[in-house]
Amino acid sequence: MIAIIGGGKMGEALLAGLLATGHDPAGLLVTEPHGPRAEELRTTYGSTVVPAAEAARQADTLILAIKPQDMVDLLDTIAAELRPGALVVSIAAGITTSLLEKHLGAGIPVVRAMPNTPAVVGAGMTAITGGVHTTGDQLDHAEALLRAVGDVVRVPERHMDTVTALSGSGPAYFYFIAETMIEAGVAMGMTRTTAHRLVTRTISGAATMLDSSGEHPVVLREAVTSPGGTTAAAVRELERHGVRTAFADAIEAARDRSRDLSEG
Ligand SMILES: NC(=O)C1=CN([C@@H]2O[C@H](COP(=O)(O)OP(=O)(O)OC[C@H]3O[C@@H](n4cnc5c(N)ncnc54)[C@H](O)[C@@H]3O)[C@@H](O)[C@H]2O)C=CC1
Ligand SMILES: O=C(O)[C@@H]1CCC=N1
Repeated sequence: MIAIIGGGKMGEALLAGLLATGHDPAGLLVTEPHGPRAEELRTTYGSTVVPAAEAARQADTLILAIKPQDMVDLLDTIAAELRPGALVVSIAAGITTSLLEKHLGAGIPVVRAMPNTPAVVGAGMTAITGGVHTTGDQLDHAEALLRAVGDVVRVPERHMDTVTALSGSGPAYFYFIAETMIEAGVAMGMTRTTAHRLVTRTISGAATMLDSSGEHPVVLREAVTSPGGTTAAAVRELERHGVRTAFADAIEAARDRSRDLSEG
């Protein structure tokens, strides 16, 4: 039995992904305290919604998809209820394996995972790391579950805050760029619909090319940049406004915030 604790955006993405990849709905439980949301999950997926303590009593694998700020209370609620041998997978930003182990009690195997919202469309990128009591088989099991919503890599825990800043928060950076580009097109007189289409397809095309070519982004950018042309003029402005440094600082700020979240 798998229990997803927290049926919000990420919990739903995991639930939908697991169902879409053939998991038996009868083998999935959801905990969601917000009544209307619980009803939505019941109606859409036929989910069985139970309180967290009940989920802990029944599940062999628990996926914790609640906010970091709510995590300690939840861990203290489920600690005494866990089935022997149960694996606890947390996707909460900043929550370390040692914090999970401290509140769950001695010997509990835990996995810290960081997916991202493209999981909603099966194109997620997740990094995972195991705790001190977690076996290779348990890490394999967590990886297999998370593969239901996209790709998975394993990293040492010291990189998890950086992962959170790069791929966890990363989709937001691209939406921010998309929003900015669309507004620029509108400001120059284009319809919002056409600007949206041009920008969306440009970003997905560029991402596909980056992914499939295996080339360094500099090589791909140079291929777009004709001598004395439009792209060179644009890139010069981006550099003049310090966009490179702004991105580096933004990603460091996200990394630092992830570190802070374990401290409450
Ligand atoms: N949104 C994102 O891009 C990503 C979020 N995460 C992490 O995933 C976790 C969930 O994030 P979202 O799904 O975006 O949040 P969300 O706010 O959409 O979902 C959280 C859900 O948990 C429920 N909840 C609150 N307290 C609970 C409790 N005690 N037991 C069970 N459920 C409870 C809420 O009612 C809500 O439906 C967070 O820890 C976040 O750091 C990880 C990767 C990406
Ligand atoms: O913003 C956040 O805290 C979460 C974690 C990664 C993406 N969203």
